[in-house]
Amino acid sequence: MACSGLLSNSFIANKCFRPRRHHKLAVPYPRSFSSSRVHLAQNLGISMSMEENGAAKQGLDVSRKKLPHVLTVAGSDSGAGAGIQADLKACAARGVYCSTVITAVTAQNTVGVQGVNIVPDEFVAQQLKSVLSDMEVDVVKTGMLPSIEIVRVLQQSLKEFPVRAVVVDPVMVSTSGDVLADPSILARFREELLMMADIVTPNLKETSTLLGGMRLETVDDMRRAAKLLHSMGPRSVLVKGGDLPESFDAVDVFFDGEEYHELHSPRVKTRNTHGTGCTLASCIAAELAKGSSMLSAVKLAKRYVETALEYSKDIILGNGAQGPFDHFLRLKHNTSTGGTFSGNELFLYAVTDSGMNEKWERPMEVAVKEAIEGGATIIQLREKDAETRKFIETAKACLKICHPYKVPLLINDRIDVALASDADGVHVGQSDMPARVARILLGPDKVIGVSCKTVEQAHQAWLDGADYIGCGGVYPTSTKANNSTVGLDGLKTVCLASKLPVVAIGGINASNAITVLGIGPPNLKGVAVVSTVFARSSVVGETRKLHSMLTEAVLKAN
Ligand SMILES: Cc1ncc(COP(=O)(O)OP(=O)(O)O)c(N)n1
Ligand SMILES: Cc1ncsc1CCOP(=O)(O)O
Ligand SMILES: [Mg+2]
Repeated sequence: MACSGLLSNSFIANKCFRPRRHHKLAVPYPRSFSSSRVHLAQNLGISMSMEENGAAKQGLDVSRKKLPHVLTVAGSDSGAGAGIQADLKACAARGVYCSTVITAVTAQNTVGVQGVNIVPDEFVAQQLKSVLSDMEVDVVKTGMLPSIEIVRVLQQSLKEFPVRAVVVDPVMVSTSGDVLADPSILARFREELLMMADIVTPNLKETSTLLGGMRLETVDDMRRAAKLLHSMGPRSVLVKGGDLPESFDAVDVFFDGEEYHELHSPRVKTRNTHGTGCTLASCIAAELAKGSSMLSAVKLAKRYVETALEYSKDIILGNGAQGPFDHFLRLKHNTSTGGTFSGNELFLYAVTDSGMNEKWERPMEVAVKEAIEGGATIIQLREKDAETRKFIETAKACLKICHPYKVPLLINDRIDVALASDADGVHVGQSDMPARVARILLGPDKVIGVSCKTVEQAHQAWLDGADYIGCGGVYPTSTKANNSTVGLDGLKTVCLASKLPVVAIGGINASNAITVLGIGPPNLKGVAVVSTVFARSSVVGETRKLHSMLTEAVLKAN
């Protein structure tokens, strides 16, 4: 038998802001230029300069899209877990433009702060002017302000170039315990910076320092502290209670001068908390820049930080006590393909069927494990009648089985289940979620397979960003009702026209699998089977039989 193409491949593998009390009200657009077009533009998040507003009055189409914009005034962290670097990542993750004014350069890592080099205040002023005079900043977020002169320079700049809101993260003590701001700044913080803050976000140590050493041991202490801080000028206060001893969940206290809100979140057990303060404040700034009210911005920011911590809890970076986390929520994703699907994984594709497993009283996890031990190189959970919650649980359990073997696990039809279980990908048919939409929802690293019977469908799958094609039914099958067959010719036609790897499906068993693979096109990478392995008593036995036949044929062909 001529087993060319596939067989020669090496694939065998197992609010709006209220006017500020203490400084000039900054409105985003000059009131005198209001017109219906301007209002429309504002509603659409489109900003117009004064000249453009004038032009808009004359009916000229000169609108520009404006990105929400946060300017961070903070220190650089060479380890990139906190400071300017964390602010940039946080704003990027929240879809907001972030410009930077660097106040100090620190030599820093997961162990601590080894050195601080303060940027001359004239140069901080120059950076501020460069950005604020030109780039339509919505919100300023402050971090490390290491000298009184720099605080003064910032105040001057904000008087000259008012912005919509100021978020003050009073960085005095870094999470590793190193003092980052001179104690003499304290008075200035109290007198000046807090006055112009729309929100100040101190942790317990910073709250205590700002309040002259006040002891903070309970949530009631935090409420009292929030009120005291509020009396110093900021419109809102968020006292962060992450370090509060003996609390099961993390409690932050928000006070806007009228109401208190206790914001609870689960404690994430992780060493990777370096930069959480900077990130939270930047996220609040980002959400304000997008138009959120203060309380919503705080809630959204908290949820984002919790999620990022949860995603990053197992990252190992650096030898110190506190590591950074991944702002883009990616590192948790543990795709067995590592985002590099080659197609060789399709060699022996086992597609589950709950009816068949129930008949043999076989839990899905057992069926999946047996298929892998028999040599299946990829698994698809095809559960047409499963309840959503049960499906997610089963998928998670099966992923735990698949990943040690580096076998990808895909979900049939259900993008929601794939997302909720963090499965390796999905398989969709012509009447399911379009592959293009699945790709947007799942992101670039997940595997997407599409069922195709025609050249046109195969071309569309490629355009839509699919990773492989499932072509069939090759032979008649009772597993899928009303499924027309394409035969070996149809399979070959799709393979030859397709740029994607293909797996054949439909009525494939031990007696015809070699014939199917033998048709030649190099992108025909394997066979997908349901009943051949799952309709029998021994899944491991049937899979092994098929795997050795296919392997033998490949070896013979080479
Ligand atoms: C590998 C593989 N190929 C084709 C299919 C069929 O998908 P679809 O056409 O969406 O039909 P259902 O499986 O959803 O009934 C598949 N599942 N796997
Ligand atoms: C899901 C599917 N898509 C095309 S044919 C088919 C069923 C294949 O099942 P079997 O391997 O038992 O013929
Ligand atoms: Mg389908």
